[in-house]
Amino acid sequence: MRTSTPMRTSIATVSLSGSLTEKLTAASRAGFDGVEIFENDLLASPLTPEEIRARCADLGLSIDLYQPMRDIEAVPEDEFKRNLRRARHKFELMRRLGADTVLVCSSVHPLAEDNDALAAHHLRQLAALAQDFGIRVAYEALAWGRHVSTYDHAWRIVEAADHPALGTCLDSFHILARGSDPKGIEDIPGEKIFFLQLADAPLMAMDVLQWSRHYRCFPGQGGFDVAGLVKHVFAAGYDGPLSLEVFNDVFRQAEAGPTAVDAHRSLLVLQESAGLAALPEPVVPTGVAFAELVTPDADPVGALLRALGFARTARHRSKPVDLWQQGEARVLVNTGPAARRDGTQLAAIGLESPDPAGAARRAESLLAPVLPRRRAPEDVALEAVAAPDGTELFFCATDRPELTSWTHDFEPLDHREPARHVHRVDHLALTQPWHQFDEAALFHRTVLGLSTCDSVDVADPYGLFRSRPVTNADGSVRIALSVGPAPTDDTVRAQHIAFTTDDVVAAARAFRAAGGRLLAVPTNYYDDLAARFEFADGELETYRELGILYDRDADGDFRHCYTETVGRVFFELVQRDGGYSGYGAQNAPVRLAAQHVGRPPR
Ligand SMILES: O=C(O)c1ccc(O)c(O)c1
Ligand SMILES: [Mg+2]
Repeated sequence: MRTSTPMRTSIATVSLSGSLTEKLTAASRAGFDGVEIFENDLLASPLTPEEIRARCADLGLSIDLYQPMRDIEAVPEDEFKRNLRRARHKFELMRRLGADTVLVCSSVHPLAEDNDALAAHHLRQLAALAQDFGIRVAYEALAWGRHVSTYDHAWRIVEAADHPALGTCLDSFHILARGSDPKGIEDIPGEKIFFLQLADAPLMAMDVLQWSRHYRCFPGQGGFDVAGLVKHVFAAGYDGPLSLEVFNDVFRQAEAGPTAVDAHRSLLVLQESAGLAALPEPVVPTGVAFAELVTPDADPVGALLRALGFARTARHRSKPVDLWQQGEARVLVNTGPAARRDGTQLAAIGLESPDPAGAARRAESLLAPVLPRRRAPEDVALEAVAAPDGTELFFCATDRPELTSWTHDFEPLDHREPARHVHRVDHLALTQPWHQFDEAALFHRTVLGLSTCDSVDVADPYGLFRSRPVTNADGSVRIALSVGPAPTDDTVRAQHIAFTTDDVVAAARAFRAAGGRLLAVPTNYYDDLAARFEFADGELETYRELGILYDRDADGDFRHCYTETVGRVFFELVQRDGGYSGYGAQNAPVRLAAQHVGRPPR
């Protein structure tokens, strides 16, 4: 493992939104060492090349690449003459910028010839000119290049051109999108790999140019084995930067600062996966200690919890926070100042951790904002970090004598015994801000050490949701991340807490008897259930009466129902039997539609 010299990291300006200045600032703050300057970002900037150079220097960024130069090689001779003239201009510009490597992507010119000897001859002339300027040319195969579309083909041409100022640029997207075997990279001498660009992408069957220009994402967020490719590149002897080049419609709109942090985190994890760097080990959470709701008015949430069988068992010593408990399920209800700002929402999650300090070290090494260990001077010190959506994550050691427990901040109340319908939190469902879904999945997987499941599409009457659960191995921590298709406001960004019960019918009846109202589910849904499954006599009628939804997979069955919503939050009762491991995705469209009933029309 190569841990002595940390790898240099870089990011193409095209990967971030905003003006060139905003992009550079974001890249520097997130910890990148360098940037690739995308030509359009320079053309659109009011700064002179000298000012850009000075700005980068002030920000501690090197300019690792200037790009792209297009349609250079294998074109008709008069065209090539003009290309050399154009190149001379760009090399002069690069001298002013202080950039010493230029990317040339394989030609898509309609008149380009399928002639490797001519391509090599042209690139050799270009490299000779570049050399006069102290510049190196890195030739990259675009996956949709007219005649050169694979990395090995680009390398053969570079090898034939045989010029010291000419090498190749490897771009993981082009290589993996074409399905090329990256093992062959090891046949390229390391010193001839002038640059390495990294991007992942979700696996999709679509035109490769559209795929590249709109759907690239940061390593670890898509379906490619980017770490595997990187291993081959370093085995070949490459020693340049790891540089992200991500064209993505969401990142183009999202704020540059958080995107750059997400980007840098992806490179840290990539280095870990490729064996190029060591990070503190992930500490996988072993359960949910609590979920904390903030609310301006404790009554509606309290009424729901009481009807669900919870009892208010303790109160925070110094703050307006109540602990509601039933079995191992614990909900904190906080009516402090945040609630007046944010309304009712899930603000924090306590995760049981075998090593809270280790979990925080891991999180910090992956750029998670670390929260103050004490929220107030009199509180016990707890390790906590913020997730990308702002949810506070506390690493807890509940009732473990050797460690401080969050429960020490709470004073027991004289209370009624809780009921025994609910045992623990089954899952937490958090709708993410529209531009943070991929970041959230990467964060929960790499920072918390949870496993990501496949994402599923769920139809809502007013749009399509994507949902992606993350879990630990035994299912004692399950977080369902979801996102709407478009910028979603907070009324749509619902959150919920699902509680495990052994008998959802009894729990639902008790909830109703205590005055709770369950979400009403349309009769059509039950007619469909009757067609799909066989039920015991009266069973379906019970579900219909209570609004219980049903699903079954190869391993077991799933029965669940929903309370009404307070602010952004509602509760779910969940009965899992056998090894059912899903979340009733099949039922989600019906549930989402039912939740719109009674809301003001949109
Ligand atoms: O989409 C493009 O044209 C394009 C340009 C430059 C690159 O390095 C690249 O990978 C793609
Ligand atoms: Mg590229």
